[in-house]
Amino acid sequence: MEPGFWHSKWDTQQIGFHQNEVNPLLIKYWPRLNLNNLVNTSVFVPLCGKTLDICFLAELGHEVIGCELNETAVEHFFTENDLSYSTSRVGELQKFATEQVSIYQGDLFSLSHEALSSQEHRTIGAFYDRAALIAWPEEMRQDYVQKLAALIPPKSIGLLVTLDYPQEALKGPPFAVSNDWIMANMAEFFEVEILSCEDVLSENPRFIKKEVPWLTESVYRLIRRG
Ligand SMILES: C[S@@+](CC[C@H](N)C(=O)[O-])C[C@H]1O[C@@H](n2cnc3c(N)ncnc32)[C@H](O)[C@@H]1O
Repeated sequence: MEPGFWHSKWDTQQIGFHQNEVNPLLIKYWPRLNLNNLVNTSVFVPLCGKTLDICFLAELGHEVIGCELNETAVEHFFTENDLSYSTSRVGELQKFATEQVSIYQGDLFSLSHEALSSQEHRTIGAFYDRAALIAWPEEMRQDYVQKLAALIPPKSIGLLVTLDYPQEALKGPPFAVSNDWIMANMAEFFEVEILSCEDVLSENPRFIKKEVPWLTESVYRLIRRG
């Protein structure tokens, strides 16, 4: 989506995607990524919003590096979690940082690999995408995948959470992303393994109200090739 779409969602607090608890799929599947050797690396969280999932990852000992377009979202993340932060300019983005969490505020496409690999951060060894891939309409999704792949080092291990449903039944976001789309468009950059695929229609009133006939949520383990 265009930046204006997301800014207006944050301005009017229409943020139905935000969860007031840590995502249960992160709690369940993160330990299954076997990241034991990677606790001292950082985790990249693209399109992070103000998700509490950042806090969960930080509490595991990771440094967490997010990227979020909207300044209010970033400020709210830090103030709502009682974290005092410093700010600095990094190219076209603004960096909000505590010792363990940094969020680059601005357009992901303006974030550079150099910023993420600077000595201010531990090396990125993992990444987490919940409601980021599915936030892009199909015509922008491939660019996002390429940008994500360019930002993280080879061998980084990631958890990806997607939704799939008949796209004609509902206007995104979230957009439907099928297993076929993932295999056709992500396998060039990532080794892809599906960890689960569950029917989640009954938990999503917006989809029921719009009479979407089915809705599945999938979890993938990705490894950046190279
Ligand atoms: C569907 S929300 C998901 C937020 C978060 N991952 C979560 O689980 O709550 C997508 C977020 O991506 C942000 N966003 C959209 N386009 C972006 C871009 N080009 N660069 C960085 N962030 C972007 C939006 O402001 C929004 O907060």
